[in-house]
Amino acid sequence: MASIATTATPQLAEGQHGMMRRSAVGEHHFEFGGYLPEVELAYETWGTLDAAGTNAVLVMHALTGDAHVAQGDAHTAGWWDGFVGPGATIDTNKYFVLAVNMVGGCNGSTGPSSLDEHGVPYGSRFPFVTIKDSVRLEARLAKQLGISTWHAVIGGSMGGARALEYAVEFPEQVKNLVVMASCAQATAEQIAFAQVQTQAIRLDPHFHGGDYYTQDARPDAGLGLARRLAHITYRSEAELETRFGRKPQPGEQPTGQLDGPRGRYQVESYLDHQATKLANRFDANSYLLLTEALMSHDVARGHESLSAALARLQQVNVVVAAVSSDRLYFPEQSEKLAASLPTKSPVHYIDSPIGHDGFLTDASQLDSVLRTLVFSH
Ligand SMILES: CC(=O)SCCNC(=O)CCNC(=O)[C@H](O)C(C)(C)COP(=O)(O)OP(=O)(O)OC[C@H]1O[C@@H](n2cnc3c(N)ncnc32)[C@H](O)[C@@H]1OP(=O)(O)O
Ligand SMILES: N[C@@H](CCO)C(=O)O
Repeated sequence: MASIATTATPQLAEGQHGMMRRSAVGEHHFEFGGYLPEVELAYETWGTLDAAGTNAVLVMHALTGDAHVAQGDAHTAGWWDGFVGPGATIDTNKYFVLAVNMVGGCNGSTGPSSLDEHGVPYGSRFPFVTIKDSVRLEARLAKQLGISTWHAVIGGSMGGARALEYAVEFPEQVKNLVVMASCAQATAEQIAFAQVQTQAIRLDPHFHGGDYYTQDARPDAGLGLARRLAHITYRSEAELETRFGRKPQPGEQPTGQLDGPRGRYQVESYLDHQATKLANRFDANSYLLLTEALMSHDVARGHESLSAALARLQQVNVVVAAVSSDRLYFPEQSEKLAASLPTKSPVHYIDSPIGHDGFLTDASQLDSVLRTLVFSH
């Protein structure tokens, strides 16, 4: 990871586009209890904030994403390169873009692998995190950076949940909201898929109740199992079938004795690869915390009802988008969200066979819609 500059009062220095910085945003009492005396948020920016502070765009990452949305000066690929950048849909020649690593994460912001004031990793002592905690802390960072109004807040998947929550929590600060491949409240099935993932981590013998940082081994097997299941939900049945079908992994024979080694089908090898890749870049406690944050996602919490919560968006221009083949955040959930909004706008579709991950691979399909409805000036 690139070295990180920490500042108590962030400076928006020129020539640091897409470079990680970190800022202390103060103490935090978490929504469901627990307290941290100091939270630091890692963030990256692109473009220049105009004198009136009216061109700011907040981009929210999904579950295992981070603040590195676009390449910028870091010269390492961003997860929304092509969608965010000079001349792109979110044009960093015109807009000032901010992305923040969510609290509880493992990419620069305070999370369970961070050290407490005694130099000990928080581990199991890290508070339960919610999407509301995420946006309340991010709003503090925005204030430090001198941003009082967002031209747009945008995100997909958990990023969509964060974007929606931000607008419901601070409607007076948000002009345009874009919610992609997401929903207003985690559904029973989303909670169910997530529960299997959290169990896979907790049941790993190397988990040690979350206090594994001083041990020789980490719960990578559990994290990998969690990622395998999650990744299946991120891709469509049709994509897996077309891409892998029943083909064996080259050089392997996917049959054998119950107690003996056997080769793999290609799709198994693919899932193994996704599991190893995630275990190499992500902390199991952060995965657990952020997954449970998403399980708890409910914009109605703290309001009389869902419609009361969404009624707060009366003055916000909301764009809802779905991936046609999404089997985790079904298009019907986006339709339901759009129909529940005060403005009752239509859902815009990313037409992709890939499934949920289409919000990452095919976001540019929303280019003309977003240039017309959100980024027209
Ligand atoms: C916004 C966010 O919050 S998320 C941040 C970015 N997200 C991630 O990084 C999540 C993990 N990655 C992904 O979900 C996906 O890679 C995406 C969505 C980013 C891109 O999807 P795609 O381009 O369709 O790539 P796909 O998921 O199919 O994976 C390709 C990988 O599988 C590997 N692969 C393909 N077939 C096989 C196989 N039979 N055996 C082993 N590995 C295989 C490829 O070699 C490639 O490896 P690499 O990623 O190390 O280069
Ligand atoms: N691939 C994405 C999907 C979750 O929405 C991620 O890992 O964050």
